[in-house]
Amino acid sequence: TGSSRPQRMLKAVQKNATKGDPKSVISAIDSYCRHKEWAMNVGDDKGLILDSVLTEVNPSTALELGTYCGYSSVRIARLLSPDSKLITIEFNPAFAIIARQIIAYAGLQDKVTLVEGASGDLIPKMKEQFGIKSFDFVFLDHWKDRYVPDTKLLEDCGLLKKGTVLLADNVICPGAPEYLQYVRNNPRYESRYYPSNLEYTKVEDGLEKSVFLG
Ligand SMILES: O=C(NCc1cccc(CNc2ccc3[nH]ncc3c2)c1)c1cc(-c2ccc(F)cc2)cc(O)c1O
Ligand SMILES: [Mg+2]
Repeated sequence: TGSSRPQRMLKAVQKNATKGDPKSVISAIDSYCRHKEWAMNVGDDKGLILDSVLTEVNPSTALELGTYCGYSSVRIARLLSPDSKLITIEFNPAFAIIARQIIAYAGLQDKVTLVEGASGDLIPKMKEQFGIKSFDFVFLDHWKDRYVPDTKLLEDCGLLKKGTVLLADNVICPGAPEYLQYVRNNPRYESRYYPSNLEYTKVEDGLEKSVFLG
């Protein structure tokens, strides 16, 4: 059988990026996905917003829901301070296997812990298994109908603290209407919408940033 889209993305990284250079890995993926084959990475336009929010938060402990091929894991990890960590959760083993290789190619394997499984199962285990007190930053980019239940789960597990920043991808396309409703009408969150476009297209999309108020 032929290769998969994630496998072709990894090949493009190995061919066009420099080992240990996160910036070149990001560019190689963006170029491949813009000119050769679309893929559901957060992309370069929304990626700039992700970068700016990350730089502002400067998290010690970050969580990503939905690794896919590791593009946003690389974007996030490259901006973390020396002793800071990213935990990224991926449900699909075929995606995880590629993501591990792309994260390693960028030289960021020591900052990123990729955990395979479903967010709903793994979030309750974060404290005991990874010694996490709370997260400073959460990037939501997995199944859009899981954004609300997982946000509630993070609250219930005491994994959010006053000032934790949640950043959600795709709130317009494919859309996460229940999530927008939840964070925008909840007194425990201060939310702001960052308009942008769906990765590698002219279609409208954007990121919702929500600060947990405790
Ligand atoms: O749907 C999306 N992404 C999520 C997703 C999708 C598939 C598989 C997985 C499997 N990974 C997974 C699942 C459950 C999980 N629980 N915990 C971790 C975890 C991990 C995740 C998405 C779609 C589009 C899009 C598509 C088509 C189109 F026309 C426009 C836009 C654009 C995006 O930027 C997107 O992010
Ligand atoms: Mg996305």
